[in-house]
Amino acid sequence: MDNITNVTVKPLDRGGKFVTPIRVDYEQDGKAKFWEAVRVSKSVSCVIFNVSRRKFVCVRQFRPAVYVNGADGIAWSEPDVANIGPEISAKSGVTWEFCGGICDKPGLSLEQICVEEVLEETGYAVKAESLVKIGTSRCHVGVAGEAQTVYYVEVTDDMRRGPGGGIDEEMIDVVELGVDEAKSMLGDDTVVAPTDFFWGLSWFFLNKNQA
Ligand SMILES: O=c1ccn([C@@H]2O[C@H](COP(=O)(O)OP(=O)(O)O[C@H]3O[C@H](CO)[C@@H](O)[C@H](O)[C@H]3O)[C@@H](O)[C@H]2O)c(=O)[nH]1
Repeated sequence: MDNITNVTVKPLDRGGKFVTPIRVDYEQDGKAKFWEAVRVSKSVSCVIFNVSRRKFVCVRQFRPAVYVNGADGIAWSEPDVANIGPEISAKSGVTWEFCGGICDKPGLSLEQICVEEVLEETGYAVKAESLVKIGTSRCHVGVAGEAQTVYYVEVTDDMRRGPGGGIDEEMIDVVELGVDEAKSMLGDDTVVAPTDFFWGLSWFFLNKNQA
């Protein structure tokens, strides 16, 4: 999963398949301003807790954006040209996440999309009715501001239909995480994870497991 080679970065002048760079011009109190942003799809994610073994079901994957934006030691010779050598370990771009995905399937509810993502990425068959909504937050508010709705679901071993791992060319590792280990990850800034991962864990410890 982390065998990454020949990395180059170049500016994306026009909209791509997944993000569209935009410039917003507006007036605030009559003063002309602008904001550079990207237009992206909203998304869902799902905290999965296996009650058979009291483990969270997490996913780990290489995230190119995390890699190029977050790794120490990358030399940016221009704002948009990165010189990334083999000394920058691909592991620095491998995240801890709860499974989820972008809402790019017309006609499906957020809950239906979540059910599909859980099956594709982790192999667990869950029902939309068993999803508990934790809430909706806005992501990357200085750059995108898209909505992400986060759910919680409990599963048992016998609900597993396959290994998961994603579809098409996705390379996703399914990893179980113990409750104590998860708790120790809160506030640990060596853990590379998105906001909904920490939010989901915090919600769990506040609402499901206060020990
Ligand atoms: O530039 C891109 C973007 C996406 N993909 C592919 O499209 C898939 C999209 O997968 P999906 O599972 O729908 O979304 P995620 O990559 O998991 O990420 C979305 O869902 C997450 C919730 O789990 C949010 O945190 C992210 O912001 C949001 O982009 C990826 O895995 C890739 O296979 C690309 O190849 N290139």
